[in-house]
This record gives sequence, C-alpha cells and structure tokens, in this order.
Amino acid sequence: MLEGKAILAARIRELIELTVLVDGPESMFAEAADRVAAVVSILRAATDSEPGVPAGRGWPPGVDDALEGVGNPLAPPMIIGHPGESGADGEVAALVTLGSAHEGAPGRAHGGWVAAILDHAVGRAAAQAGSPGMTVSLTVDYHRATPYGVPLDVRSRRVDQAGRKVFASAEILTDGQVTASATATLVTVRALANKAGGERPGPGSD
Ligand SMILES: CCCCC/C=C\C/C=C\C/C=C\C/C=C\CCCC(=O)SCCNC(=O)CCNC(=O)[C@H](O)C(C)(C)COP(=O)(O)OP(=O)(O)OC[C@H]1O[C@@H](n2cnc3c(N)ncnc32)[C@H](O)[C@@H]1OP(=O)(O)O
Repeated sequence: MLEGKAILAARIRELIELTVLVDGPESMFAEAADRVAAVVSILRAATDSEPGVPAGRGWPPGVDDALEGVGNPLAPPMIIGHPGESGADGEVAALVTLGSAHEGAPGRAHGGWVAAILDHAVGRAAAQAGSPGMTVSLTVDYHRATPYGVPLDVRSRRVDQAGRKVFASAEILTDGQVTASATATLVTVRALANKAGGERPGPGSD
C-alpha cells in the first residue's frame, strides 16, 4: 500500500516537473488535462476527505509529511539519515534534491523552499535531541546560490535549551560549501511530545 502511494507520488512529482518545463500546442495540454482528470476521479472515489480541508493525517511526520513524506508529491522528499550517518555526533543529516518546479531566481532554488528545508531540519534536530517542538523563530542566511537538480546535504543540531525554548541551527551544503544556514528557536509542545503517532495538533495546542 505504502509502496504504491510512494510510486504514485513519484510519478506526480515527474508530472509537476514536466508541467513546468513543457511547452506545446493547446491540444496537447487539453489531452494531458483530461487524462489527469481521470486519475483525479480514481483518487476521489477512494476517499471521503475533501481536498483542502484539514483532515489530521497523524503525527509524527510520516509518509504524507510536507517535507519528507515519500507519499506526498509536494515533498521533494527530504531523506532523513540515521543519526550520525554523515553528520557529526548529535547532528541530523539529510539529503534532498529540488527540481525546476522549486526554482526561484533563474537557475537556483527558491528561497522559500530553502527556508522550509531548514525549518524541517531544525525540527528534526530538536526531536532527535529529545525536545520536539514548533519553530517560533527562524533566521535564514542565504550565502550563495542553492542549486536544484543535485543532492543537497542538510545538517542540523540542537545547540541549547532553556526551559521550553530549544535553540537549533542547520545548514544546506553542496560540494562541501554552505549555501544557506539558519538559526532557530523552537518551543517544546508537550501534547506533541507525548504522541508517537496520534492525531495532529490543533491550533494553539501545547
Ligand atoms: C512540531 C512538533 C514536533 C513534535 C513531534 C513528535 C515527534 C517528533 C518526531 C519527528 C519530528 C520531526 C520533524 C518535525 C519538523 C517539522 C514539523 C513542522 C512544524 C512546523 O511547521 S513549525 C513552523 C510553524 N510554527 C508554528 O506554527 C508555531 C506557532 N506558534 C505557536 O503555536 C505557539 O507559539 C506555541 C504553541 C509554539 C507556543 O505557545 P505557548 O502559548 O505554549 O507558549 P508561549 O507563548 O508561552 O511561549 C513559550 C516561550 O517561548 C517564547 N517565544 C514564543 N515565541 C517566540 C518567538 N517568536 N521568538 C522567541 N521566543 C519566543 C516565549 O517568550 C516563551 O518564553 P518564556 O517562557 O521565557 O517566557
């Protein structure tokens, strides 16, 4: 089931990428749109959920996660490595490859996607360090172009903690050079920390 969803999501990522890149006659777009509509109706028939309405997909991040979910076509996806796999002790190491659909300035990744990756990385680092929380402040420095189409190395770690506040940092590297870095403050959320896979948090829950 999961494998099938991951394959579907991978195809949809391909579809998104090609939709951004392709140019052609109206008839080609019309035919493609009709075929996509047929796929949409297959999926719609299989769910009671309404697109765009919060459904609460479970927690912690899984197959449908916005950044790392292999079953979420919007997720690049970010591949989270084992603790210490390629980063230093206590670091979370991840790999992510963006595409043309993530382009901002010509030839480089959009800064919003760069920030989303860094936000997720600090969230992961806080969770790995035993202090899962939500980002309340994220400061991003863009040092040089973050490319797309190549695997990006992402590193993050918890730096400090004071009460419920967790301080973390993260970088994105390519060819050993840091393209963007972030420092963040997260606030631990007790209700989430206690949930290994329960319902998604509601607004303002702690
Ligand atoms: C996300 C939880 C994860 C837990 C999951 C469980 C398992 C983990 C497994 C894997 C996790 C892996 C990855 C997760 C990665 C990403 C997940 C995506 C999450 C996000 O996508 S995240 C980005 C968006 N994020 C928000 O949506 C937050 C909006 N926010 C709020 O929902 C509230 O803010 C809340 C509930 C967080 C706290 O609210 P509250 O009422 O409980 O706490 P309160 O306001 O009292 O603040 C307490 C202390 O933080 C200080 N403080 C507050 N704000 C500050 C700021 N801006 N700068 C500096 N300090 C600040 C105060 O000054 C006070 O400090 P003091 O105690 O010293 O006075």
